[in-house]
Amino acid sequence: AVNLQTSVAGVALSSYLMNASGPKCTTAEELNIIGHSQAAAIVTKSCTFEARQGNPEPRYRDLPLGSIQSMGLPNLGYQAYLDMVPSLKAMGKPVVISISGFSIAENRTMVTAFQQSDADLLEVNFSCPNIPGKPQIAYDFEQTEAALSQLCQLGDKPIGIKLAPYFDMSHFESMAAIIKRYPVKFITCVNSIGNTLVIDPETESPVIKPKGGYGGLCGDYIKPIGLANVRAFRQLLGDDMGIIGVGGIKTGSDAFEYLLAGADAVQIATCFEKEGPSCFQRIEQELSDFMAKKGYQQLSDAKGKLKAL
Ligand SMILES: O=C1NC(=O)NC(C(=O)O)N1
Repeated sequence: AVNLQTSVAGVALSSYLMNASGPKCTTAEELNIIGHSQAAAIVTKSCTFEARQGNPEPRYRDLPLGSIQSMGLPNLGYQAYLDMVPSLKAMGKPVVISISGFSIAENRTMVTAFQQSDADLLEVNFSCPNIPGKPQIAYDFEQTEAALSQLCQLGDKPIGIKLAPYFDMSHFESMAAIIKRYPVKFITCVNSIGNTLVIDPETESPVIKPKGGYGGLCGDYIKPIGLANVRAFRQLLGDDMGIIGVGGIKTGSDAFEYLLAGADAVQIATCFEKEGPSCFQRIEQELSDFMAKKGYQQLSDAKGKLKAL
């Protein structure tokens, strides 16, 4: 079999796949299921300073090729996840805490708290598109810079940022230049494509309620965007930056495409939401078979090796 072991920001992972912050990772029960699955790490739902109910329903809709959702960061509040860390760690795999404060001060408080916990990686979410009135930090370069200047030196646990998808080469370059100025140890590309609109022509209305129907687009639709973002940031940030790919992975060959683009590891969201925890073992097996057929023995044989046409 192919060796799928990898690491992100110096944290060893038994395999290339983990869950993405978002679906089915809010409660202790859900995180327990992930901990006992084949997923290589446990990634928590982005936590906020206070517990949140999230946006009004309907706020999630399955689509033929993915989903649209505007959950609005429903979560138990950061303290609940801080309290959970020991029991999550007891399941024997790295714990990745996703943090989504509504201000630099909130992020600073939460990052500081988790720096003193037994968590392994801190993934600061700069890209939730679903909080009414809150623009995505990742699309505001000055805000991103201000946040990184406050959040990267609060302890020795690796800090990473969850980025929105970018669609312009100049934005890749601007973000890479900012990231290089701070000790960001990994980036996770990409969050959903924000503020998309799915209309039901029968009801003549949007399919989700929050923000007049505007929500994050997920799944197959966004794989080409996730691949482009992973590839661009790998080329701009070099081999030492941890890069986690996410967006539309549901088969071993999807995961392999992210490897070619340069991902050190990948996260699964929509496929996990639809299929459940068996997806991790299935996709891992498919990736191993796919790579073995090509004669590869380990991830580094193909990582970042997308060929020019
Ligand atoms: O960062 C997020 N991205 C999304 O697409 N949705 C969730 C959410 O709305 O909670 N958060």
